[in-house]
Amino acid sequence: MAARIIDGKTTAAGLLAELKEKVEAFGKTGRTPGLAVVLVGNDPASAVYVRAKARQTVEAGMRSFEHRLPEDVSQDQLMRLVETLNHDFAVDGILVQLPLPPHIDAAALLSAVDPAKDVDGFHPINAGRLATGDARALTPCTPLGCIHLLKCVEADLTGAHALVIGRSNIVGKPLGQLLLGENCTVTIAHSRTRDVAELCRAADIVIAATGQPEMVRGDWIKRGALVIDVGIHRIAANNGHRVIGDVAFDEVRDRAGAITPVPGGVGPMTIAYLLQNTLKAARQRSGVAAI
Ligand SMILES: Nc1nc(=O)c2c([nH]1)NC[C@@H]1CN(c3ccc(C(=O)N[C@@H](CCC(=O)O)C(=O)O)cc3)C=[N+]21
Ligand SMILES: [Mg+2]
Repeated sequence: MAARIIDGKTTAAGLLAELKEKVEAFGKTGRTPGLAVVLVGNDPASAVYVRAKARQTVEAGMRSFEHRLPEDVSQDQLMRLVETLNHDFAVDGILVQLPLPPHIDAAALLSAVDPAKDVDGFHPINAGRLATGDARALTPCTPLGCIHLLKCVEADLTGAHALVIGRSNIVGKPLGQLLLGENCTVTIAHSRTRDVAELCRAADIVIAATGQPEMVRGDWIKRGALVIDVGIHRIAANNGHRVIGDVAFDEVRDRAGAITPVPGGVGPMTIAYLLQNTLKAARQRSGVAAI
């Protein structure tokens, strides 16, 4: 039996429609949530994501502020921009697009973002709130999207053995926290893990955030397992390019119970949760409870 394909694109569109109504209701407070995106340099992939974010922000009824800076911008200039956005009343969410050029101290910059406006959830305060189960946490968007897609297939993840492959601060670590919150037994594997294939064969849930194209193979997967593919790689293909993930999709779909495609899986969910986090930040800043 071939796996169910989990449709992230349609799920994200549904979330966006719901969000639009919530933003309208929030409008009764006299405010419109605003998201500021800071983009450094001219990486074409980053420009594509930033454009998609800006378009959907406006579609959801929120305000979008874009700040584009040259590749050679200084740390000081970026710190000053973040400080300005921290103090701008109309800005509820601040996203500094990663990766940043090597001369920029990304950790220092992310720590300069007001935690109340940190819609990526990358600030140490938000990482700490997530780790300690504080509901005020602004939580990283890709992990939130992964959990949502898993729960579309299995409403209750209690007791499942989840293997996260990847230990980044952006995906692997926060995902581990969220899975614990769903009562999963969590294993986090990484590039120095001895036998990741063997761990994978024991897992009910596999989330691949390895950065390695098609690393997760069909014979790593327990029959019926849920597989979430966080990777996005552009591979040259006859006269153009093709987008693939961290999972060898055609192999894995023959064994998995359900699998996310790339594109059309986790990517659109990341944007949906970014906008969701922007509304959450706006509500918290205004002292308005969820409506
Ligand atoms: N501070 C920060 N926060 C981020 O959340 C962040 C970031 N920096 N830097 C770059 C990555 C990447 N990212 C994506 C978002 C949406 C899609 C997306 O919607 N992808 C579509 C299209 C894929 C394609 O064709 O490229 C899909 O998967 O179907 C992809 C990637 C957010 N990121
Ligand atoms: Mg995707």
